[in-house]
Amino acid sequence: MNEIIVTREQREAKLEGMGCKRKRVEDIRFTQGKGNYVDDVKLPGMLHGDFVRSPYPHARIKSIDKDKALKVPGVLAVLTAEDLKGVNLAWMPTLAGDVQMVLADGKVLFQNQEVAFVVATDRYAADDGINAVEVEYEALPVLVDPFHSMDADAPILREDIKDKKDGAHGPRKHPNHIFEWTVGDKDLTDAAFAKAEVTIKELISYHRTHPSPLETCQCVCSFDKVKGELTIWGTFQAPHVIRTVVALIAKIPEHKIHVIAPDIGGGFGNKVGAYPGYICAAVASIVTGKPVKWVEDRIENLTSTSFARDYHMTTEIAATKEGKVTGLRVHVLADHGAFDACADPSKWPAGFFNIVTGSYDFPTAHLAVDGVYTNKAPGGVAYRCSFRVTEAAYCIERGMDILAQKLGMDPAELRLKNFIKAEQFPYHSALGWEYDSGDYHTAMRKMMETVDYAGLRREQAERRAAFKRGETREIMGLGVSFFTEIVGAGPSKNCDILGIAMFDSCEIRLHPTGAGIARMGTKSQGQGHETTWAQIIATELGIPADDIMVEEGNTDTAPYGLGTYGSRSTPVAGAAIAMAARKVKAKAQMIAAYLLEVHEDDLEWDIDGFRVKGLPERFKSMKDICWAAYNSPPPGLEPGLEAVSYYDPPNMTYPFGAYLCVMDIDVDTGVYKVRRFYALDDCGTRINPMIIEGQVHGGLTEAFAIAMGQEIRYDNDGNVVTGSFMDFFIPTAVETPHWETDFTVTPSPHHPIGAKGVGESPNVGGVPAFSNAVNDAFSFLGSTHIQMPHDFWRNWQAAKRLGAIA
Ligand code: PCD
Ligand SMILES: [Cu+]
Repeated sequence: MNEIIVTREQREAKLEGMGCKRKRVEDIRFTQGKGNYVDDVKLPGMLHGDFVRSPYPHARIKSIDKDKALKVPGVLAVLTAEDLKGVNLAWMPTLAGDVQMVLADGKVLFQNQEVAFVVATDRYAADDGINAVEVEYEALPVLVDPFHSMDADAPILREDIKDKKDGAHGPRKHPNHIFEWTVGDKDLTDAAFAKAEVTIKELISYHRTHPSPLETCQCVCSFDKVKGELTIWGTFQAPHVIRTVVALIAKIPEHKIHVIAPDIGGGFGNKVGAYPGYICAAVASIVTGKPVKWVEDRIENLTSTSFARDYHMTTEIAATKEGKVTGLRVHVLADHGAFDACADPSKWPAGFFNIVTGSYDFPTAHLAVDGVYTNKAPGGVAYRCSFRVTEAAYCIERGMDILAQKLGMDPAELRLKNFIKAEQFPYHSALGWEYDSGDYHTAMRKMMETVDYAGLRREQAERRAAFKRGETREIMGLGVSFFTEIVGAGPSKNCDILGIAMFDSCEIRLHPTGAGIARMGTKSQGQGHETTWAQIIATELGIPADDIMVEEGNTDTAPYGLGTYGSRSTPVAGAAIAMAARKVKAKAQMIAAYLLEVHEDDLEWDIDGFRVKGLPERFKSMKDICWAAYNSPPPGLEPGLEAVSYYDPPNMTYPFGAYLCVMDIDVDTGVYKVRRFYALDDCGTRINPMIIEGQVHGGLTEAFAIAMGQEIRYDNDGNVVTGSFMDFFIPTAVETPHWETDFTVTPSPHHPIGAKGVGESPNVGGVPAFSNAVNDAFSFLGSTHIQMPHDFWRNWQAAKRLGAIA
């Protein structure tokens, strides 16, 4: 028995369990420069590989001459598609059911596409080798504008599949067409529009952007010829999936592949897919018998690995004069670039874009998405937006504002009028989702009260009058955004990647002294899993979070899991942790009953151990129980205390939030100032409020970047004009506004601890808040929709177009 008397509060505080602002344990190594990233992997005899890339966006390759390159000191090999054909690796499958060239096979389809892989003793020699490879190109007509991709005279990009009538998602209408995906009831929706009192229609585009994590994509591959084993250290958000993909395409038995994702410097979706660099480094290691490292530079990262968005959404809403929405019709033209390498669950060619009815009770809706090829980099990753949810949220949140403007109604009022009501959950949306829970009115009203929404509108009216009187050159905008996220992919009934159900896993093993380890199928890229996962276990098992080590990213030791993206870790793996902990706890209860010589049912859980009901002094702590599990297990019971859970979620979780942005724009310069930004998030049960706040700050900063300037832009000839940080907007502390955060708590009814994801929410809700603020500012000058990104130049142009500048 413990001699020191401690209060229940002290015992609970010692655990640092759920709800505690526990400091991030990983930061001890990160802040001291002791992180271990892929580039820190340095093996004896390690070689370096780098790519020859195409300056042309569309060209035939007439010849590749490697002779001069092979004479460069230090250069050991130059791989081309012809070499890869020998091992059947010139092309690789994509996550979206398409195939992608690993190295240019006969032609190139986007600028900076990988053409040859030079392997050398160091990075400098590799670079010299790249310059010495002679490639003869014959330029072909370039297709940049997706709206012309299906023209009769459009250049055919994918000659490999030009005669294929069917793609991975059904029939194709044109050689440059990838798929058409439709959801909802077309007839009912058309009928709603036919009898609508008010309708709006607008082309709302969400431009192409890029996750651009601090650390680029990279790997080290080391093939052991004697054992026939391949070890890959890489920046992988989903290490197990990478191992399975390598096993399938390289025909190496899966148990002889070791995938290790060490510390990762940000992922944001960029590190979900498989890239040519991984394949080439692996082949180069097999060929040379030496470890081979491949590290992207910034320009390569921005121009060739997965972009995000590039959705052109023709949006129509039908409503009554009073502002009740009666129908939603959306057509999306999705620009997928040269290959369909979208990272979405297999059955979802446009991700979860069918969440586009948002937070509103639409009686009927219809959605059609056409995916097309263009001469741009492939990809289409989430970038903090869980599978096209940010595109959907932007579409509906802009649409609702445009409708409010047409009706002469306040945008917040219009939303309140159409929200799904708290008593309607679980709610079946017109496009097929079952929203698990929500309380939108409460969140919206809390936002409106906190910021004094009515007061802000009054101020805006006064400022507009002053502008018209010529007393000020500043216009004021209020950007309202109310988003519903859908995270936690996902239930095996509808979510898989390459046929593998999207469950996730946790294995907990407690040691004799009462400490333990948790191994996970997820992989943190900065989210703080080592901190938060231990907090769940602390609360569930009464063991201090500090006594639990969380391990992720090594496929040899971790249970199979689908990885970290789409804010799925908390909804899926977070549930697996609780379930594994509960299995451990059930066994602990049997041991405690034996030690206390009572029946299991006579015990009750009390913070950090079991107590005999009615006899509070008869108590066994988890520490006592751990020791007994190895020292004196009950007769007939196996020693040890561990469990594993593979959790297949019954549904997604639906976080939501109410955001408001207050912005002032100087019409003469286009310069904007974000005066205030308020973000209320509801992610159900909160594990670590400090980490949540950090996640929200990060996501809002990215949303700010995207809405206000960040873009991957191509010129008419297919050249990337924003391929470096000289032109690609990354906000620093100077530009970034101050973030005010707030919350409500609506637990998920099906999640064992009630938690929903949060990492992506601020980006999903943030972008429409900024864009609506800009659009709201200009609306009184007669504008309905101004395209993102809203940089100074575009704001100035808008002001000029609207006659605000003489
Ligand atoms: N309720 C709750 C929720 C949550 N949480 C926390 O928070 C975090 C997050 O979570 P989530 O939401 O679940 O998510 P995850 O899965 O984990 O992650 C993912 C995400 O995450 C975010 N965030 C971040 N951060 C950092 N630092 N880094 C990074 O990279 C990143 N990324 C991004 C992204 S993009 Mo995608 O991939 O696009 O799809 S997706 C994503 C973690 O830690 C957790 O635990 C808490 O606490 N509570
Ligand atoms: Cu997305």
